Amino acid sequence: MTEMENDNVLTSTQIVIDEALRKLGYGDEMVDLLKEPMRMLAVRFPVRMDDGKTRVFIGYRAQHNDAVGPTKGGVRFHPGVNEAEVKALSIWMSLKCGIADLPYGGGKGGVICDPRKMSFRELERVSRGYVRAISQIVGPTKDIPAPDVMTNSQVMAWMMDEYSRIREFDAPGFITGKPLVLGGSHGRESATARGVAIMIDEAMGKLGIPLQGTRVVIQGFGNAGSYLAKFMYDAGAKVIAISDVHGALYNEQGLDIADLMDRRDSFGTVTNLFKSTISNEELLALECDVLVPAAIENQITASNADRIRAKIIVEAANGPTTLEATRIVTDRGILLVPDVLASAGGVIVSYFEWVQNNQGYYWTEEEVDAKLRLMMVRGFENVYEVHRTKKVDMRLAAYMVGVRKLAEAVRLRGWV
Ligand SMILES: NC(=O)C1=CN([C@@H]2O[C@H](COP(=O)(O)OP(=O)(O)OC[C@H]3O[C@@H](n4cnc5c(N)ncnc54)[C@H](O)[C@@H]3O)[C@@H](O)[C@H]2O)C=CC1
Ligand SMILES: O=C(O)CCC(=O)C(=O)O
Repeated sequence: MTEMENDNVLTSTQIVIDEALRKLGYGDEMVDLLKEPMRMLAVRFPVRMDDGKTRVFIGYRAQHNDAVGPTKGGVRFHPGVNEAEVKALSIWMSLKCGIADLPYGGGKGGVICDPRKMSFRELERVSRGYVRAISQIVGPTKDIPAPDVMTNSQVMAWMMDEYSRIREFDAPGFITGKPLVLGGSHGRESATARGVAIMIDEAMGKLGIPLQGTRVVIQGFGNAGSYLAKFMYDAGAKVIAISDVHGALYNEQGLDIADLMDRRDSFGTVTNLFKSTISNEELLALECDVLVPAAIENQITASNADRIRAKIIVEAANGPTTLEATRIVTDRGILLVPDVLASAGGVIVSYFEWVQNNQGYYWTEEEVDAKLRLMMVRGFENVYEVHRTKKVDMRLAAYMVGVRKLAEAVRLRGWV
């Protein structure tokens, strides 16, 4: 990151939202409404820790806009959670829902905490405490949470149970990403990665490169990154490098993904088991066909964008590339599939889970996968078409496609 570069994910999102809305013909009032969430709740809640002491946690829930329908999006447990990040993440959720044409607006939540330093029971109490703190503004027809960084199906199960107790009815549609036995959907756990794999396939198709033998580099080996590595390996691609928060593993002949999946922990950590590692910075600069940032924000910046040696960047993570880096890699002819398109698979299958909960009728994994593919491919085609015909970069094209249904709904409701 250079000194001049903007690493505030909210302000950089606002720059692109502004540009997208103006290109679609909207003026100041629409920009003013959609550049921030319509609602942002900050909460402090006490949790009794295992040592008997009480610790106060800070959490957030942002609801970007509900003109299209209830808001939807994950909950992040991470020490770096902050207000601006949660706001930006909620705007990105609106864009994902718009691109996939889901009947939702965007929402997102977070708690400042580090689950790696908490016991199982402490994690449960934080999950339940957060739901109690935000319970007035969430619900199956208001705002539907889901997993994100360092939250998983067990956390969703506790949250669903807590909400059901508060409301005094069984409410599986309150949250998605639940375990199967509690009304979860087939395919949700690997949905983000499945969607990214479909995007890689589409992007490679545009460049006329076959997937077989393709060299793939993945930053992050958690929910998104590890399943993606598996899908790429199964499809005949060569995953030559993966990483986690501690470092990266690299083998030009291809890594043994099944073995790494077996050995990673529940936080997506595995490289600490190996002696010979490279840094995340070195991983990003490896020569490859496809580079997938699948960890955290602001990884590809003006400081390293010149060193990227991939043909395609597919953003599984939210916000991994800064605006300046987007310009640099686009100018260098690298095809970038932006986060709000590439990582929409998670919320798409979450939508399927919510639909199944609402109708009480459950689909097979094959049905889920087939419907997911249709939506992801349609999203890609729509974004690529705007990129091609309007001669804008893929990120701006995705924002234009993502925000147009929302802006239209706001206008038709007479809000602006
Ligand atoms: N889980 C989901 O359904 C979805 C996740 N995403 C995004 O994908 C990204 C990853 O999410 P998950 O896989 O769910 O999280 P996770 O918590 O399961 O895994 C995160 C991975 O990133 C690594 N990591 C963390 N900090 C790092 C750093 N500074 N440098 C390198 N690696 C680092 C961790 O060690 C871990 O391997 C996030 O940006 C998330 O918002 C997007 C859509 C849906
Ligand atoms: O599954 C969902 O509802 C939301 C997933 C999410 O948080 C994301 O796409 O960033």
